[in-house]
Amino acid sequence: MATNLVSPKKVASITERVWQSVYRNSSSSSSGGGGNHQRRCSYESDDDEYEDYDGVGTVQLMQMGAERTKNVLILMSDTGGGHRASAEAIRDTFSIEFGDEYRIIVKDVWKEYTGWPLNDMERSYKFMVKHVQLWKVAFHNTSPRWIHSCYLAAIAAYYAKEVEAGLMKYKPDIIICVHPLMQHIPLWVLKWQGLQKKVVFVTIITDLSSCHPTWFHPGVNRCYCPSNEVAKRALYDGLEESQVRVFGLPIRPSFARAVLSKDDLRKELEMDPDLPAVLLMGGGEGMGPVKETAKALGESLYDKDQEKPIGQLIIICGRNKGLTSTLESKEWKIPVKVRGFETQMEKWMGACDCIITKAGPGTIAEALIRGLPIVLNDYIPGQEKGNVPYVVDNGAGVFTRSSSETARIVAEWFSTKTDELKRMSENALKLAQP
Ligand SMILES: CCCCC/C=C\C/C=C\CCCCCCCC(=O)OC[C@H](CO[C@@H]1O[C@H](CO)[C@H](O)[C@H](O)[C@H]1O)OC(=O)CCCCCCC/C=C\C/C=C\CCCCC
Ligand SMILES: O=c1ccn([C@@H]2O[C@H](COP(=O)(O)OP(=O)(O)O)[C@@H](O)[C@H]2O)c(=O)[nH]1
Repeated sequence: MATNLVSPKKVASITERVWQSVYRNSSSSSSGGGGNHQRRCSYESDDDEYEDYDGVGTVQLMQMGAERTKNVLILMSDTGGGHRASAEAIRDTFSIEFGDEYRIIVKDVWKEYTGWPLNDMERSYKFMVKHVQLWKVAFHNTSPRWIHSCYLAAIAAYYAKEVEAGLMKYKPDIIICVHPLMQHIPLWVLKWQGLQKKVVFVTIITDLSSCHPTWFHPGVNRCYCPSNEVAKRALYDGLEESQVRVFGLPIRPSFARAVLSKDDLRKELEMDPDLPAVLLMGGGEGMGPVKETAKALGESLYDKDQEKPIGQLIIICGRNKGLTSTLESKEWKIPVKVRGFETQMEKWMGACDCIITKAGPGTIAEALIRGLPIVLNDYIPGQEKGNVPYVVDNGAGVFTRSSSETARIVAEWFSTKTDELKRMSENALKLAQP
C-alpha cells in the first residue's frame, strides 16, 4: 500500500543519497577493511552471498558478512517499561552467548530521526493509558488491519527519508523489533530499497496473550511469540507456520541465572531479615493504584493488638517521580522502602515473598520466575486484559482492583494463609519460562 504513496523515483534518490553518505563515511573511516568488507557493508547486490533464502521468508544468518562483526539493531520504545526490558534481555543474552561477535544497538529510531507523532510515543501512550477510555477506543478502533495500515502508511510516506537514514546509520544485518508499531515502516523502507532479502527482520512479541493485531506483520522473516495463544492469533492473522516460533518472553539473563539467597539479598538491600516482604509496583511508569494500595498495606500489615508489624513493604515507583516523592514523605508504622526506577529488579523480587502489580507482561514473567505469588490490581485494557486469566487460572495469583481487598489478602498470606502463599509460589514456578 505504501509503495503507492511514495513515488519509486523519490525513493530511489533518497536511498541513493543516504546510502552514499552513510557508506562513503564508513568506508573512508575503516582502515584496511578490504574490498570484501566494504562490499559487504554497503550491501551491494551480490546474490550469491545472499542466496540462502528458502522462499518462505527465512534467511540463513550465517551467510551474511561472515567475517566482520555483525550489526544487530533492536527497535524499541519506552512506551511502558516492558519493551526496553525485553530489548535489554536480548542484548545481554547476545553478549553472554557470543561475546563481541555481534554489535548490538538498542534504539528508539523514531525518537532520534522522526517528528510527531512518532518521536513522542512515550508521552502520547502515557496520556492515553491515563485516560483509559481513550486508550480503549484507540486500541480497538485501530485493530482492523486496513485501519492501522492506512495510518502507518501515511506516516511512512511522510517520514520515509528519516526512517531510512535512521536505520541505515546502524547498517543492520538483522533488525529485531520488540514494538508493534516499529515493523511496518522499516519493512516498507527495506522493500523500497530492495533490501528485504539482505537484512533479516524478526519481531519478538512482548505481550503474553491479548495483543494488538499490529504485532502480526506478514512481512517478517520470523515472529517469536511468548505463548501458544499468541502464536495461534498470529496464524489466524495471516502469518505462515514457518514464520512463527514460540519461545517465551525475553527476560533479562540476570533473572534466569541463580541469584543470591533471600537472606543475603535482604542484607544487601538493607531490608528487615525476618519479616515477610511484599513488593508493590506498577510497571516502568509506576501506574495503577500504587498509592492507595501502599496506604492500605501500611494498616493491614500492622498488628494493632501486639503493636508490631507482621510484614514489610517495598514500593518501586519506576519513572513516576511524583509517586516516589509522595510516598517518601509519608509516615509508616511498618518497615517501608520507597524506590524510584530500579535496574536490579531480580534482586528486589528475590528478596520478597509476593508481589502486587498491574498486569504488565514483563513484571508477570519475572515474578513467575522468582516464584512470587501475584496480586494483580489493574490492567491496561486491550493488550493486558488477557494476562489476568493467565495468572489467576493457573493458580499463581489473584485479581482485585480494591486496595483494601489487596491489603487484606497480603495480610492473610503473611499470617493465617501461609499455605496458600506457598501453593501459589509453586504454581508460579511451574508457569515460569526462564
Ligand atoms: C476511529 C477512531 C480511531 C482512534 C484512533 C486514532 C488514532 C490512533 C491513535 C493512537 C494509536 C493507538 C495505537 C494502538 C495500537 C498500539 C499497539 C500496541 O499494543 O501498542 C502497545 C504499545 C505499548 O506497549 C505496551 O506497553 C505496556 C506497558 O504499559 C505493556 O507492557 C504492554 O504489554 C505493551 O504492549 O503502545 C504504543 O506504543 C502506543 C503508542 C501510541 C502512539 C500514539 C500516537 C498518537 C498520535 C497520532 C496518531 C497517529 C498515528 C498513530 C498510528 C497508529 C496506528 C495503529
Ligand atoms: O523500576 C523499575 C520498574 C520496572 N522495571 C521493569 O520494567 C518492566 C515493566 O514491564 P511490564 O510489561 O510489566 O509493564 P510496562 O511498564 O511495560 O507497562 C519489567 O521488566 C520490570 O522489571 C524496571 O526494570 N525497573
